[in-house]
Amino acid sequence: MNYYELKFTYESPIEATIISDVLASELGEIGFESFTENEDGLQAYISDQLYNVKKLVDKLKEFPLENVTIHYSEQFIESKDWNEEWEKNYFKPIRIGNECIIRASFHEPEPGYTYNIIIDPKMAFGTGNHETTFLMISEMLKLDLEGKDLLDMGCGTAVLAILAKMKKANKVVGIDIDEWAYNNALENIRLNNTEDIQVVLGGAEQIPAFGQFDIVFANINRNILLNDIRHYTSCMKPGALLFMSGFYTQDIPAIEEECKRNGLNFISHTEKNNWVAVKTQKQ
Ligand SMILES: C[S@@+](CC[C@H](N)C(=O)[O-])C[C@H]1O[C@@H](n2cnc3c(N)ncnc32)[C@H](O)[C@@H]1O
Repeated sequence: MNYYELKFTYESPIEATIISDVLASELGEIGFESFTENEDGLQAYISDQLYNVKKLVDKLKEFPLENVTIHYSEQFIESKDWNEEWEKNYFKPIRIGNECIIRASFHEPEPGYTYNIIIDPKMAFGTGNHETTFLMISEMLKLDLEGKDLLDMGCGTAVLAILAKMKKANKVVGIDIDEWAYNNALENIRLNNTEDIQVVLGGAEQIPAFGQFDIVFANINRNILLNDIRHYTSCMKPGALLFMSGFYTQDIPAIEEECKRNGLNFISHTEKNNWVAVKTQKQ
């Protein structure tokens, strides 16, 4: 998949980090899926298929904070360039406590971790560099997955599915709508010798083919989650857990309301840099 990288800068008396948080949330609603904050503003990425200049201009016109002028520039990034850029500049080994390390095959092995995950970083998400992946991995590390059936929606690199298999989960299914992610998931599953993970290209319509699950992880974004929570709950056994991430603290009320509508109890949430992971349970 090709991407557009948009660089946003601001003229405003308000702190740039505050504007960036609000802007990222607004951009998430029109399909932007990954964000990097810096001192001057925000870099945001969107697939070329979803990029719509009119929607962007409308969003900026309706920006909810006053006294903010937003400037932006855009750059088209082909998948291949994006990957090389990512490999060279961004992907450093990620350590989650003393238990789990995520590294690329080009990093030196580091002994002493219970879970040693190798990811070939062909895409922005799922290396553990992003707060939401970090939060979801941290949640998964707390669970006893032995013999459990687990669904990883929006599996990306399949990092969560791979960790689930390493933690002795039984049936593990990863689903992703992006062909690039699907192929990368297959590659990473091979690299980690966790071949009995099933990976499927598609969205929530694919879920019913795989029966019922004890645990669902979905790290996507606010709007897709709001739309698909009902599909996730339909494949969950009574008492099953649903972990979701890919949204901000200010989105929690909307997510919680949709959970309630679908018979899910909110158990807890964790936060990192205003990103959130929530833990819910089917009644
Ligand atoms: C934030 S990444 C998460 C990747 C990985 N699970 C992680 O935790 O790092 C979100 C992934 O969801 C996928 N995605 C977006 N919309 C989707 C949908 N409707 N159904 C399934 N996957 C979707 C994207 O292609 C992307 O790979």
